[in-house]
Amino acid sequence: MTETTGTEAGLRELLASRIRDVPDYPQPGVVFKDITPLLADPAAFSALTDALVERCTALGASKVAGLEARGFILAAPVAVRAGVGFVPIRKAGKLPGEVFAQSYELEYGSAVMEVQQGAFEPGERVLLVDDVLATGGTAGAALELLRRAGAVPVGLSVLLELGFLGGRERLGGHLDGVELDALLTT
Ligand SMILES: O=P(O)(O)OC[C@H]1O[C@H](OP(=O)(O)OP(=O)(O)O)[C@H](O)[C@@H]1O
Ligand SMILES: Nc1ncnc2[nH]cnc12
Repeated sequence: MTETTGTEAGLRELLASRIRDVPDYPQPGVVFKDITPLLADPAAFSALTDALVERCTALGASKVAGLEARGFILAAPVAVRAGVGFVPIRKAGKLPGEVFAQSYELEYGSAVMEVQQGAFEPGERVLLVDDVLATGGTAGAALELLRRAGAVPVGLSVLLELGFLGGRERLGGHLDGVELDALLTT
């Protein structure tokens, strides 16, 4: 860790400084949290990855699942550094072979996500990683998808929780046995 990220507060300050607010994107009334400045800063991206690897190891997860698309970017390096496998949860129609599918609602629309059948050993402990927890629709659907695929989701780690949207509360029972951890909360 660098001097700036040596403390939890330092890490949070660094990460928060690399997230840009974009008003009225992708539609009026939404303040979009743009993580591209963070991704472009190797020190910040690396510090974020280290923090998520710590969670993965502490939870004893043997797979990291990432949500398309921004979740992929954060989750893949965590899996590599933690020495565990990565499993993509993709938007509909992108994965070959048999899949489990789940529809879900977003802050700005609705969609279907899929995971490949056979991606997990039965009972395998999984850490789910995403960039933003907003309404919780995406994460809730992904947790159910992991369970349907035979995995045991033990952690949900996000970079940023939009607390005012109530996603944590709405996740409710989806979080049974799952430790939800947000590095930043607005
Ligand atoms: O808590 P929720 O209200 O469900 O919203 C959070 C989700 O929304 C964003 O993904 P988006 O579907 O915009 O896709 P992207 O990563 O492909 O940009 C974000 O990356 C989360 O996955
Ligand atoms: N406001 C927001 N900014 C970035 N990603 C999001 N996903 C859902 N809501 C979002």
